[in-house]
Amino acid sequence: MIASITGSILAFEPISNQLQPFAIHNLDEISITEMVTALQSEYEEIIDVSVTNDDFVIASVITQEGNSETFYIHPSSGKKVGNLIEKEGIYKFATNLHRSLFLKSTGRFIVGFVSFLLLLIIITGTILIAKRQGGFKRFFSKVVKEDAKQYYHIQLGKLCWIPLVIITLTGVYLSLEKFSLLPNYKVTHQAVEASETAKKHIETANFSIFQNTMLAEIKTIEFPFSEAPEDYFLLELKNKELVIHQYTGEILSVYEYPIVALASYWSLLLHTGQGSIIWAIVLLLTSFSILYFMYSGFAMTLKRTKKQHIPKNIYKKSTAKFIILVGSETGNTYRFASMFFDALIANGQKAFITQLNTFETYENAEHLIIMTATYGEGEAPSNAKNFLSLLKKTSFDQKIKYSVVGFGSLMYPDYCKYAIDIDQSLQGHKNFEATIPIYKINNQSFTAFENWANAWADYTKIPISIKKPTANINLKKLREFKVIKRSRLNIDDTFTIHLQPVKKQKFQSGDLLSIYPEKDLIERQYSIGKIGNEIILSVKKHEFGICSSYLSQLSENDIVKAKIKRNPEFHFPKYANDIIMIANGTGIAPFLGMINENTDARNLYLFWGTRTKASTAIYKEILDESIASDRLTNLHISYSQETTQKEYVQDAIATQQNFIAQVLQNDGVILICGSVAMQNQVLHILETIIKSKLCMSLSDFENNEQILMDCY
Ligand SMILES: Cc1cc2nc3c(=O)[nH]c(=O)nc-3n(C[C@H](O)[C@H](O)[C@H](O)COP(=O)(O)O)c2cc1C
Repeated sequence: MIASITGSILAFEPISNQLQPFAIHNLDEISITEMVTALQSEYEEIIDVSVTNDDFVIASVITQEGNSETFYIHPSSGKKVGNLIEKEGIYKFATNLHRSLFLKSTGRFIVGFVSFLLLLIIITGTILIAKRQGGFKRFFSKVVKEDAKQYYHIQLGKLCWIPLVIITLTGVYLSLEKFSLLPNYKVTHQAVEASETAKKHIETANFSIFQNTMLAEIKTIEFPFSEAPEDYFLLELKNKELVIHQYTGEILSVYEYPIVALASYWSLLLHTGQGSIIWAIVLLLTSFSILYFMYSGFAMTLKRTKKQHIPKNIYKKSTAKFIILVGSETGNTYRFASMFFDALIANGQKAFITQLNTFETYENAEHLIIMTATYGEGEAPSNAKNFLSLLKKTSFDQKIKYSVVGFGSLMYPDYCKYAIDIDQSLQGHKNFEATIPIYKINNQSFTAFENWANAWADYTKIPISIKKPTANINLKKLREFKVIKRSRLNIDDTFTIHLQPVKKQKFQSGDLLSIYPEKDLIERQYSIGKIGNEIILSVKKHEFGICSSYLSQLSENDIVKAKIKRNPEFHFPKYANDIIMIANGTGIAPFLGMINENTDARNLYLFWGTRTKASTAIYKEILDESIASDRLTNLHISYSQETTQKEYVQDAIATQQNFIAQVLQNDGVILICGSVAMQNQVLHILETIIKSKLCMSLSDFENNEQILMDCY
């Protein structure tokens, strides 16, 4: 943290230096000859000239008045442009802290070592991202956003990858150099005969080496100490050092710097940003990003360790009747497995819980309950990888009943694949017999888990009751929203509700409203449409839905406590000229608001799928007004339950191949909101269109943010 904070401060130094009037920005156009000529006309004698990494030219001269002075000059005129500036106090302080923590060699060692550790973290982080994305080839493909901190940790990691590697590598290199751990080298020049060459005396300004070398290439040039021919010009370039005869301009000796010296030079430039404002800004942003990595990394680890808490076993594995085996990468599945374990114990059952990788013989087991997540591309979590091979090796004397619960996410193509693999292996095993069919749970849905537990309890006749997790929310942080109006229930049990924040709040269509009904305080999110200063939500009332029932009973002026979550990945595109919105069911809500944002007459098309013509009633007024005001260019509604024209929204998209391809090609944007099932079907069709018409892949447009989604 110290290194990145001080690093951020130090990044300002080259930026401010480059902005100083002494910095010469066209060093690559001024030759040594031009400079030497100018200096010779201005001063009595020149001792040396050096060009700093920040493009300052410093000359040590004897003035016409006979004074010895050192100052910044302009190399074209030779004139003094300023006195040498001293490094500012803040930079001196930050440099010391950054390099050695004010602990001299010990501090230098710590900083160097930490830089090395950061390099290791970058390497392992890269491997983890590749593993997560399903291989190095997919390193830059779109990241599925499950958790904001994790998402930005990865995105920022990809963005800052190159500067991070450079900062750490050069940091390590500079430390090694300070501890003299790099190969040594000594600049040596061969002794040269100078006597006969002294005869062909030419003007310094006419030396071809001086005419052909620009100041951007040099570090220093030392002028001959006396007029004796054995005193030379010593020219230090970035890659070599030259000894030059002071009368003939002949190069008498060349010393090419070894790789170690060049690497030191470049390490310093790359690590400090000297000489380049752009690189210094990149370093500044990267230093900030390291602070974010620390914060998000810590937060994720903390969250994970909290979740990975596994209950203590009371019974031995050999005596337990119920064996719960868990496969989890980030701990969520443990949470569910623990709830189930607690419920069994509370019911007086002998249960034993462990990881899938420790699978073995269980002498008294009658029931096996397997709960596992899926990772990578349909692979096992790391604590479950060995299960299938262990299953083949392990032998049992008894028959065991089993149930498999898969935890996964519909956002991945291989939904709950590892649970399916396990289920298939158990099906073919003579010692195992299924209780209830494999159960798949999307996005850690508690309701789905409760349904499975109830089904399992019904089958086994063990009346367990799962304790709901207590909500982890700070009720004080919730804001008040007043109900402005609520529609009646539509034919398909959907309704709209208009809310207004009691206190001023910033929000936009596409953001999410998190509601926590008092009954269970579990978060439910609804996509927001913004009309004026009102929030419009579209809700489907489920028979036993706690939140949807609660919302459906609200009346005008009632107060709802909720929290707005910004969702910038699903806002109305700022620049696109053609925008296609695709929704089914209540997914129309954010689009009702976005239509209002189309004030500059861009082409806006809405494809919406609903059940029947009667389902449109509650939206009719808003949709009619949108068309009348020209904010919505075209509306296509697909009815899935009308006998005359049965069509799903994805069918409508499939008939518009040329149109879709054209919109994408013209940098248009497609927004999708509604059920995950619809999303998958639409994406499948879009992929076909993109492949056949544009010879590109879906992910190109996803990465380009031309396809935006918010499905549930
Ligand atoms: C990198 C990564 C890859 C995933 N791959 C899949 C997958 O292929 N199929 C799937 O159904 N779920 C996939 N998921 C979702 C997880 O299985 C799901 O979030 C699960 O509930 C996590 O449980 P855990 O916290 O116990 O590991 C993936 C999640 C991540 C972070």
